[in-house]
Amino acid sequence: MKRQLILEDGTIFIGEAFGANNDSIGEVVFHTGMTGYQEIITDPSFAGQIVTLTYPLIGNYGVNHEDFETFQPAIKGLIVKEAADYPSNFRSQMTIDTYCKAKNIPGLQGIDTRKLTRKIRQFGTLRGMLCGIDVNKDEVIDRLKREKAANDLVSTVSTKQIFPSPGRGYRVVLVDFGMKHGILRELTHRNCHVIVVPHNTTSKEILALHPDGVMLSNGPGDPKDVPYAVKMVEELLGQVPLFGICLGHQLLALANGADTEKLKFGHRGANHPVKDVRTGKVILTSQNHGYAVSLDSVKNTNLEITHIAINDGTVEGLKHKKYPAFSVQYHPESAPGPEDANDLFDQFIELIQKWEEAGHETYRY
Ligand SMILES: NC(=O)CC[C@H](N)C(=O)O
Repeated sequence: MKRQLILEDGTIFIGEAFGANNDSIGEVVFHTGMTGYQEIITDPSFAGQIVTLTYPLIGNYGVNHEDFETFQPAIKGLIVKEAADYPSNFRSQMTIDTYCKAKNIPGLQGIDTRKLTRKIRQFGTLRGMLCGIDVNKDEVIDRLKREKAANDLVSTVSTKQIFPSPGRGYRVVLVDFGMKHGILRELTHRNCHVIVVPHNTTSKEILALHPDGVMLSNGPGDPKDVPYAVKMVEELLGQVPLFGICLGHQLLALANGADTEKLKFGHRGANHPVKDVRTGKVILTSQNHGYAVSLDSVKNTNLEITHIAINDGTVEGLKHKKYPAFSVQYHPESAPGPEDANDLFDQFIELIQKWEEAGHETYRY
C-alpha cells in the first residue's frame, strides 16, 4: 500500500506504508543513530514528532520487551529507508512493523531519507503529514500551515500518579516530564529509593516527601510551555540537590533567569561530541533535543557553563555557582549508545552525600 509524507512547504515523498494504518501530523525530525531504534521510538521526548531515521536498514535486530524507554510510545510516525521484515537476533520478539501496528504508529518506507534529512538541515524542522496518496494536497498543506503544534505535550506523557521504585539508598524524587525508563534504571542501579511524581507537582509537595535529591527528567516540547515547572525548580534551588537531564536542564536554566531558544533542526543522534570546559575532555553523547539554552543568556546568572557541543558550540551542561544543582542537555542514561557520560549519576549521588555531610540531612523513614 502506498503512503506519502506531505511537508508544509509542499514537498511530497511517496513510499510504502508499514505499521498502523492511520494519518498523522507532526513535526518532522531526523535521528542519525545507527542502532537504538527501539529506544528512539519509545523515548517520550519525541511526543508530537514524526521521526526519520537516517540509518538505511531499521528493524534488523527486531523489537524485544526489555529495551523500551516507555510503555506507550508518543511519536506520531516513523520514516525509514527500509523496514526489515525478517529480524535476526536472539532477543527479537517481533518485527518493527508488528510493533508499530500494535502501538498505532504509522510508518513510511522506501523514500529517500537522505534527501528528506538534507531538506530539514537546510530549511529547519518542518511540519508534515503522513497519509494515503488520495488526499487533496493543497488542503493538507493549508492545514499544516494553519494548525499550531500542541503546547501541552508534557502532560500527555507524564505519569498521572505518584509511584515508588523502592530501594534502600538515597531518597530521590524523580519529576516525570516524560521520563525515559533509563533514568529510573540508572538510579535503581545505585540503590536509590526513587519516588516518581507527575510533572505538575509543586516544590512544597516534593519537599514534603523529604527527598535527599531531586531529579528533573527529559521531556517533549518547548521548556517555556511548562512555566509551573520552572517555578517549582526555582523554589527547590538551595533546598535539595538537583540534577536535570535535557528538558530538566532547560528548566534549570530558565529557573535561574537564563533563556532557551529553538534550534534550526536540533540534535538527535548517538555520537555528538561534547567538551567539558573545565577539563578539556571530550566525550561522545546521545542526544535528542530541539531547544537549547541560549549561550549569552547564561552570562549574568548564577550558572556556570560546564559543557559545550563541539559541533555547534551550544550549551550542553550547567552548574549552579552556589547551590548543589547541575544539568546536562545530553543523555547520560542512553542505552544503547555511548556510556561516556554515565558517571554523572555517580556525581549526583556524591553531591547528595556531600550535601548531607555538610549538615543538610533530611528525614527518612
Ligand atoms: N529529550 C528532551 O528532554 C528534549 C527536551 C526538549 N523537549 C527539546 O526538544 O529540546
